[in-house]
Amino acid sequence: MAETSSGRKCEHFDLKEYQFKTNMIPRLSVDDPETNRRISEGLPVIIIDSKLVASALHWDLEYLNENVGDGKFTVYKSSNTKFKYFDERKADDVKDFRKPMESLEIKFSEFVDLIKTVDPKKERVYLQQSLNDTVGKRIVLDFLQFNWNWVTEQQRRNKFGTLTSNLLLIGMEGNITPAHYDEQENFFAQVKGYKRFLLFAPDQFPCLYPYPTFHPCDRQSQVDFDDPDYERFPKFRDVKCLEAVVEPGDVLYIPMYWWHQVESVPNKGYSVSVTFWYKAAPNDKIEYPLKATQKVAMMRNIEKMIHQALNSADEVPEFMQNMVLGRYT
Ligand SMILES: CC1(C)c2ccccc2-c2ccc(C[C@@H](CC(=O)O)C(=O)C(=O)O)cc21
Ligand SMILES: [Zn+2]
Repeated sequence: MAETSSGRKCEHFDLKEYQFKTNMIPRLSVDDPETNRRISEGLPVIIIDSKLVASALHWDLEYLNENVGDGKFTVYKSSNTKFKYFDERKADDVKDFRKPMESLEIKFSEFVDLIKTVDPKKERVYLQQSLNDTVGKRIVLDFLQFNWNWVTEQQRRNKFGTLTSNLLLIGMEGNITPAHYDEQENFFAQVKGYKRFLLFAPDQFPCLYPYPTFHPCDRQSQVDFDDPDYERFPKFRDVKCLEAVVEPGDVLYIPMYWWHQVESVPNKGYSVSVTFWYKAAPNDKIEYPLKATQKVAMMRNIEKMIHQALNSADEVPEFMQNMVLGRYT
């Protein structure tokens, strides 16, 4: 195992090459002032020694199966590596929309059987479940021993809103969550396995061509990273990307509105992660020029307003084009 300059054992991951170049996301100590500076500026950073989920590093399938209780868990099934999020409630607005994946509500033991028996070339599974009070008491104890002091101090000093959820994620190696952005601040804690993140700043919005806000895949990029359609999405060529591989114990800060694509690194086994999602900081005074995040929020609101006012999805494209053609383009 080679050593890198930072003394980190340089694992040889088999990572896909993409057409765009990437820079590395810094891996910093929780005590490094640069860490808090980046978080306060809404810049991604990997915190390597936060101990945020140190009490969960033993969470493997066996332990979880033993202790997680017999509640039902949401498990997504996909016939390929991609687990593309979609909002079913918006599906009737878009004709011939095909669900990119199915979801099951099953017991953890059934999930363990699935993850061990499915043929990854034919079918893949991804458990995504918010940690709630149905879990067994040993999981509750582990959860209570998360480093709440650190993460709550971050919430306070960065004026994040309330903690909305802790999602437990268990995915097969090779599973990919395609590029999307979320409207919440996220401390992403890696418990087991390795995940490769591709991150894109909110100002890369023009290069990532999100679906319309009223589309079930709202917030997701329309670009297929494995086979980009440069005719439809020419600016994707110029996209600027930050990347990193998180290992057990790492915490990646994913600032709100930052695009991310996530892959459980192939050949490194299944991955277990826990997310800490916080509502956005309440908007204090508006400062000019507006930040990229504020412009994305504005575009979303205007798009939703136009869709609502026209009361039709089909009329939105023409309306938008009439607004700008020959005048702003
Ligand atoms: C793909 C999946 C299982 C899913 C299906 C249907 C609805 C929601 C979601 C959802 C939400 C979050 C994640 C975790 C992470 C991506 C990753 O780690 O793979 C991520 O994007 C984040 O932490 O913000 C993963 C999923
Ligand atoms: Zn996300």
